[in-house]
Amino acid sequence: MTLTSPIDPKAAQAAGALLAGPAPAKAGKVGMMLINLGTPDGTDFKPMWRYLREFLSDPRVIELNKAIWYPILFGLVLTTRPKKSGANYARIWNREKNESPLRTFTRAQAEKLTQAFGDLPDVVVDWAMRYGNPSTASVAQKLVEQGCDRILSFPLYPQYSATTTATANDQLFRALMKIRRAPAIRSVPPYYDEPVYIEALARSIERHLASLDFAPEVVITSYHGIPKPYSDKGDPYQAHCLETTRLLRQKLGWDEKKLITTFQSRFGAQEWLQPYTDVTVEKLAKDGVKSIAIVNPGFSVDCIETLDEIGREAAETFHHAGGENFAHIPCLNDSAEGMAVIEALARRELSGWV
Ligand SMILES: C=CC1=C(C)c2cc3[nH]c(cc4nc(cc5[nH]c(cc1n2)c(C)c5CCC(=O)O)C(CCC(=O)O)=C4C)c(C)c3C=C
Ligand SMILES: [Fe+2]
Ligand SMILES: [Fe+2]
Repeated sequence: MTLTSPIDPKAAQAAGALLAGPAPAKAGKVGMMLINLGTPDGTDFKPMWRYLREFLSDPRVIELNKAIWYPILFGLVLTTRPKKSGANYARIWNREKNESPLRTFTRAQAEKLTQAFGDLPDVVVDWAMRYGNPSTASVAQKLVEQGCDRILSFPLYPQYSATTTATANDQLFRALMKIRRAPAIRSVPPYYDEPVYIEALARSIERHLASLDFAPEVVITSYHGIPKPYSDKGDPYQAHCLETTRLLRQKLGWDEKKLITTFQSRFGAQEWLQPYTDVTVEKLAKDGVKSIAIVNPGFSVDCIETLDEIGREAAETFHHAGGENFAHIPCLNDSAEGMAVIEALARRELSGWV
């Protein structure tokens, strides 16, 4: 083994000096961490249980007092939902990679961002999940071990919510509590109104509509919901969603009847943000609308909520109620439009660091 000078940061870091022993003066690299929600490792009961337990015991997600919530969570939700949700995940599972689409697409985004950052050799791009794997803690540790003394966190949510953006950043800071030499942190702000994002959505919608053999009378922007009380207490999520749709409408030159907003993915007995997607889809069909398309601007990548709840369930609801033509417009995923958004925001937030 070659002995190296303790003031040579790269050599010292390679020798493990960053995490244990005398620290180099400067580490020098910047970590760029794409953080998505999370996903189960498999569709069987056990991995589904582990994922749902971690997710639904996050107090940012379920604000109920633990003494009330835990008996319901462990006695009811976790005894039934893993099987039911597992069957839904099985329908959309990426069998080639044996993982969920959310993981496949998030990895693809990170790989494409690495390529796009060819001119920034000191930036290390990686990806992590808030719940499940690769865990935020393991990726933070990996980035620090690679010499990152600064990390840019990129929660992949255009619209801010405490239930998503805030908890992703909480988890990163929680991980840093275990690291002696914690890196400096920046976080990409919500981008619900950024022109680059609105432009990407508009181009993607136009491209997909052009490929259909019908013209939808109504296009629905369907966002994941949150419980209404969270919104009433000040979570700006609903306002962010409505603003995204307003800007999109403006960009596409459509009116308020052609592009509407709904909220999907209700969980539990509370009231959630309205109008509900399933109720709206059924009503449109019953009112005589024959052709619709649904787009999910709040999801950075396709996942169970878009592919199964919209692509399958909403389509079935529409057809059963008398609708004829249904299209689900894919999320931006790792498309050229989607990557343009991620790259532009990341470069802006890295300014001064690279
Ligand atoms: C009270 C429960 C939930 C809140 C609040 C919530 C907010 C929220 N979620 C997303 C994005 C995603 N959610 C996904 C799955 C999912 N969400 C909940 C519950 C709440 N979400 C559950 C229980 C699940 C798991 C699936 C199921 O059992 O129904 C996903 C997809 C993950 C995947 O693996 O594909 C995403 C993405 C947002 C944006 C949001 C609030 C703004
Ligand atoms: Fe969710
Ligand atoms: Fe759902």
